[in-house]
Amino acid sequence: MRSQNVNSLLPRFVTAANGVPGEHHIHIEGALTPELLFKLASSNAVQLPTDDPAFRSVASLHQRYSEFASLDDFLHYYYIGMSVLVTTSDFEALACDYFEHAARDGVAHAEVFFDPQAHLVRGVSYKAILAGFKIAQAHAFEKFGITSELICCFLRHLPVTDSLATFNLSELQTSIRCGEVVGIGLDSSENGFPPTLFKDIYQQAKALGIRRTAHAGEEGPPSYIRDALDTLEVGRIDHGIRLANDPALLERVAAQKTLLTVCPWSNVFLKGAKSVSELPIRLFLDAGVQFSINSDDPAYFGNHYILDNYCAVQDAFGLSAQEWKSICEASIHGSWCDEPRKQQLLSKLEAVIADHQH
Ligand code: HPA
Ligand SMILES: [Zn+2]
Repeated sequence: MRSQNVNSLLPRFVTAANGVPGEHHIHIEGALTPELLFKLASSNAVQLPTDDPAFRSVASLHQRYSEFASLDDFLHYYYIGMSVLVTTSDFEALACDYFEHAARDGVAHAEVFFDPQAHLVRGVSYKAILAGFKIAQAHAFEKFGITSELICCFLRHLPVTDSLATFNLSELQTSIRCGEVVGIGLDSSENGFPPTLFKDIYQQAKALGIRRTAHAGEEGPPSYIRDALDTLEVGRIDHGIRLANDPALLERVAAQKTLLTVCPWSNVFLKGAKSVSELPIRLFLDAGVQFSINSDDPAYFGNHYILDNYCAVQDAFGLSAQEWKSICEASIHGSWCDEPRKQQLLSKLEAVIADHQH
């Protein structure tokens, strides 16, 4: 299965079945389409804001989503949107919808963020959330061969004590111990909420031996990227586009091969860049910075799932097949799947490239 609108300028190995090796930056709550949002609001009798004309219809909500002024403007709608998610089957439907899109785009492996605090506060249990995701993950594997992992994110605009209490929930700790959750992340409003605030949780996560990433340098300064690396000891940086403003840090990130999970359409929709061509993709490639290309919150950003983000990069930068190969390789090396799966993804990439050279 493949999107109708594949950019013929992308190398054929990327557009082959399962040619997109990995998505590392997708908030599952950001895959909630206006269509599913209204359906679940109705079935769960959730009252949407009556004083905001955006919620009059699917069409008006789509329209409002095309006019975000900033990350915080988007987050306002993101948190209202997810208020319709209540039951296990809601979380299952949400994740299945994402995996269907991922399959259509040829994704082989997906690492999916979720925001438990935003659900726990409404009385939804951690168990209900995870049960829905697990059903969808099994379905994605059986139907499409997509492997997936879950990454639990903490909301930086809330008091750190709230994140700590959530991290220490026994159900969450159990999901980490049994490998259902492979890592932690940090998201929500960035400016004014430096990574250093979350040092304790990240130290505890390190002690448990799980993976760590954090949003940094999306709207915030390069110093947040440095803090995430030094204080939180993250293995990846989500977004990280502001790295372009700090040449010394850029050199360091390139040298230590930290993966940035770049989200081109997200940056344009949230006014971090006027167009994809303004993003530091060329700089990153030339400096040897490892990055993957991702969708972030596709249902909020013009329905641009991962392949649309690949296409936008190709339209803006006209990369060579060799450059795409290096992006695919970086994406696999930076994945948090187990070693055998990594080798499988690398062999698949080699095989598909060989196939398309004949
Ligand atoms: O791009 C993002 N940045 C920060 N928080 C988020 N939560 C969902 N998407 C994002
Ligand atoms: Zn994000």
